[in-house]
Amino acid sequence: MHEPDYAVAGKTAIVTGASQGIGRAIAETLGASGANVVICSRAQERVDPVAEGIDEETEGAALAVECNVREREQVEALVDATVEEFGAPDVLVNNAGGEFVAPFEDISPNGWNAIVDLNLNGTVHCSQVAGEVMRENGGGSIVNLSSVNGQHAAPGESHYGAAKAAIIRLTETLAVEWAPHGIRVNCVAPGLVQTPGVAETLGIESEQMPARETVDRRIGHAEEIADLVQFLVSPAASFMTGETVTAKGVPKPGNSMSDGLGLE
Ligand SMILES: CCCCCCCCCCC/C=C/C(=O)SCCNC(=O)CCNC(=O)[C@H](O)C(C)(C)COP(=O)(O)OP(=O)(O)OC[C@H]1O[C@@H](n2cnc3c(N)ncnc32)[C@H](O)[C@@H]1OP(=O)(O)O
Ligand SMILES: NC(=O)C1=CN([C@@H]2O[C@H](COP(=O)(O)OP(=O)(O)OC[C@H]3O[C@@H](n4cnc5c(N)ncnc54)[C@H](OP(=O)(O)O)[C@@H]3O)[C@@H](O)[C@H]2O)C=CC1
Repeated sequence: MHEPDYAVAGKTAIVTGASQGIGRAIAETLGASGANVVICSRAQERVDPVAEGIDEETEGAALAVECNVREREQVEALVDATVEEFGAPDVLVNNAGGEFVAPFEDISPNGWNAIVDLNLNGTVHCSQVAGEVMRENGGGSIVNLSSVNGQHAAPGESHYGAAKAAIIRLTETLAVEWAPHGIRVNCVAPGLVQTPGVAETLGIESEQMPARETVDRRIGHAEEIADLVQFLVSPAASFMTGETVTAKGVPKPGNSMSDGLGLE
């Protein structure tokens, strides 16, 4: 009988932006499945406790590295540290991202650049640097974090939506270019997920529904995105590349759902 293979034990995985939220859940999930996980954020003191938890409570081992994904040299140091500690990365999860909500006319050039730099250019830096090692090593798997905002327009999200849409097309292009090197590249587009970043940015603290009446789905949990990422990097997804998988929950019965956010 065939059994699905979701195993990542013994694999080396880099997860960016893993001090909290979705990135932390991904790192902990892969660690719980026996992967060696290298996690980063902009502050060593924020990733250290996450790595300690993975080391102490899971089958996997963890290395915490301070790395701002907007800085190419820091990304190169992250990948060097990974190779030195665990060998070539098998998995890269480009999770680090963020935004502020503002009308297009209120976004300064620096504000625009900050969001594109973090979400899109950070993904580019990590994919180019880790991808080179993956190619030399014979393959790997990359998962990028986009958003429903990269698939559908929403007010206040011009910069973030543009960056997240570009990540979807980048995913498709790299999947084609790097298929001959044995590298699969996929993407996840979450709807609203309960994280510290969402609490800070959107003021949604818990399982409460967003105030907009038309957005009538429950808020997701970071672990629900982590499970999807584990599937995508596992052998069970060996026939998938270049795909963007949307995870945005189930609409409540009887709701008319048509709000331009792709939540219909
Ligand atoms: C209620 C309805 C809900 C419907 C939901 C449906 C769909 C689900 C959508 C889910 C959306 C979730 C998206 C997420 O990404 S969640 C995780 C988000 N986490 C964060 O965003 C973290 C919080 N944000 C930040 O830490 C920072 O904003 C960020 C890291 C993104 C940028 O930091 P940086 O240090 O680079 O930036 P600076 O503070 O130096 O500022 C740079 C320039 O940006 C301008 N700026 C900053 N904030 C604003 C603002 N609010 N409005 C306008 N401009 C802003 C700032 O002034 C700087 O520009 P200048 O130098 O020109 O002044
Ligand atoms: N939560 C949601 O509803 C949704 C989230 N997403 C996407 O999922 C990803 C994770 O979101 P979420 O968990 O909510 O975000 P959070 O804001 O909760 O966490 C963001 C993480 O990224 C790190 N980070 C931020 N900037 C950098 C940087 N320049 N370099 C390295 N690390 C950085 C933060 O660590 P530190 O501050 O310590 O540097 C933190 O660990 C993002 O790409 C986001 O756009 C997509 C759709 C919906």
